[in-house]
Amino acid sequence: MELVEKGEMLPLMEEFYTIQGEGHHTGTAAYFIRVGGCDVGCHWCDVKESWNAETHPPTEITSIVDNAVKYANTIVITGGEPLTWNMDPLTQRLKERGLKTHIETSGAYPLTGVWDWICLSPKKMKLPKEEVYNAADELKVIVYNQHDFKFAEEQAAKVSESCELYLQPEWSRREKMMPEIVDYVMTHPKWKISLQTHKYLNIP
Ligand SMILES: C[S@@+](CC[C@H](N)C(=O)[O-])C[C@H]1O[C@@H](n2cnc3c(N)ncnc32)[C@H](O)[C@@H]1O
Ligand SMILES: Nc1nc2[nH]cc(C(=O)O)c2c(=O)[nH]1
Ligand code: SF4
Ligand SMILES: [Mg+2]
Repeated sequence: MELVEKGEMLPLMEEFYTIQGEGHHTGTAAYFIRVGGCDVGCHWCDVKESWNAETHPPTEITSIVDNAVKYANTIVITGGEPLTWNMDPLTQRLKERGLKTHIETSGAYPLTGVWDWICLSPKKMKLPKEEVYNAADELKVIVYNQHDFKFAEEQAAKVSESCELYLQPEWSRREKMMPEIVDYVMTHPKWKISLQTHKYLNIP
């Protein structure tokens, strides 16, 4: 549909008001907009229901923005992979209403949108675009096994000097990998630990 191509409508999976559970802004109240559609294919993805955009109704961004303003100053756009779509119209509208725009992205598609904060979580199967590395405010690498430490260092070499670096355990592997992550951060202190705190709190 043409309006979806322009980013005037987006396949909306869900919207919810919660606490940012991960990364730099952990603990901050935020309104989450989860946009459907992702073809990156992480086998451990915790929102596989988001992947098929066709199962999520094309929704007018004006109605998304009208909902968002009621809840919080900080809006987190996630998915699915939000950069599948043109994020310019949605983020411009959110900025016009005085809201902070944050994105959770794999960086696998061209960077669109006006962002106050970019969380880049790179994936081996579809590496980030150069412009997303350059613009990232935080790099959040998911650690599933030992190989991911090497991947994390390769990715850290591609982001800016000021980009914050986080290692986040893959949820199902957290018991196995946490001791290794703790050890890694103590020996490589440019990294910090990010946990999916919302899952411990049983909130969305
Ligand atoms: C579901 S993704 C959506 C945004 C975007 N597609 C991405 O991957 O960054 C949101 C965040 O959750 C992380 N994530 C997804 N599944 C996870 C899991 N099983 N354990 C830990 N983090 C996970 C992703 O790496 C990403 O940082
Ligand atoms: N509370 C909470 N924090 C989050 N941070 C990133 C999330 C995401 O799925 O993108 C997420 C999420 O799904 N819930
Ligand atoms: S890129 Fe994000 S939404 Fe897509 S499969 Fe991976 S974790 Fe899931
Ligand atoms: Mg999540």
